[in-house]
Amino acid sequence: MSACCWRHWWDWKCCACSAELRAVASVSRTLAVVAAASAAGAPRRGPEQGPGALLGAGLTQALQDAGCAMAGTTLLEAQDAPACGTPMHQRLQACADYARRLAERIATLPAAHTALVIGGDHAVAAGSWRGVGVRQGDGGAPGLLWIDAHLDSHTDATTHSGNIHGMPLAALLGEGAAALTGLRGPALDPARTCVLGARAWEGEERALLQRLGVRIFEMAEIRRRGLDAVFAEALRIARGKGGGFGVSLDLDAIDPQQMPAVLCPEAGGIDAGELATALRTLRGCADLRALEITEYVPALDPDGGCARLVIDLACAALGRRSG
Ligand SMILES: NC(=[NH2+])NCCC[C@H](N)C(=O)O
Repeated sequence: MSACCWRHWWDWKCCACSAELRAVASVSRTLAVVAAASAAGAPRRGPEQGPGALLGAGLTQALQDAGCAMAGTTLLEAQDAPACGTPMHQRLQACADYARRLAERIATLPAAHTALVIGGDHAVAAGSWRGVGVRQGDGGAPGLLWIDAHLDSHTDATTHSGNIHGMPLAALLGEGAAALTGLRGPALDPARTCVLGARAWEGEERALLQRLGVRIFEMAEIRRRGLDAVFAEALRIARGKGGGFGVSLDLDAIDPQQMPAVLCPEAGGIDAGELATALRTLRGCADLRALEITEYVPALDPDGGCARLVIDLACAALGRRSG
């Protein structure tokens, strides 16, 4: 899509390609918001404050203004999250306990609702997508588009940092410690899983994804081909032949000059406006089961600019009209 479309992505009538935008009928969504207020997988406190801050900044009102019906908001707080320095197996167990509660909660949401999971650090994803899989019943695991600067595909045996938020994608694919992989619900199908925006990883996690056959769209490829083309291909992989899919967005995928309020910023990321345009294609996807947005740290966002950007991205993905 042209640069014009990004500058006016909220405006249906702005430019030549508005016809293309109009051609995609927006799905009418009822959203169930799940506030996954956990930082148990992170090296520092901060992301557990994310859902409260985003709700306080007007997330649900903005989604309603953008045409979504709201089914309600569930707050899931971490109970007795271990301190950052405690041994890895204790943090792993705490993340697994939290992921189990989150999965159970998501599994009970009505099938017709689209879940909006707000983290929290990205380790919460180890529960979210199992829960979506359980909710799908016979449909099996959802396809998953993982938008992230990192691969988050370490196991407890390969991690360099010991931080559990570097492991959830491996766990969802069935790799790593039993505490995280053994949750109820189907493991992801690698053929319907892809990573978009990657630019920082350790060799072992990349080797794992390559062995499993997970497609990785690195930043270099996004720069070469453009986000629209890459996003469209990633969406085709995640959607497969049907059966439901989801998007898990770690905000550190976005360039830190635009989104500094994250735990692990990595230079050279996705342009926020281009991402909003790409996410807007999700409006036409009736098979989108859930959107997850993680790792927002309000303490690093004193003027609230990043919160507004997150809200804009959620509305771009889930809304029906300009909010
Ligand atoms: N969810 C995240 N911010 N993950 C970053 C992970 C960074 C690094 N690969 C690690 O395992 O520690």
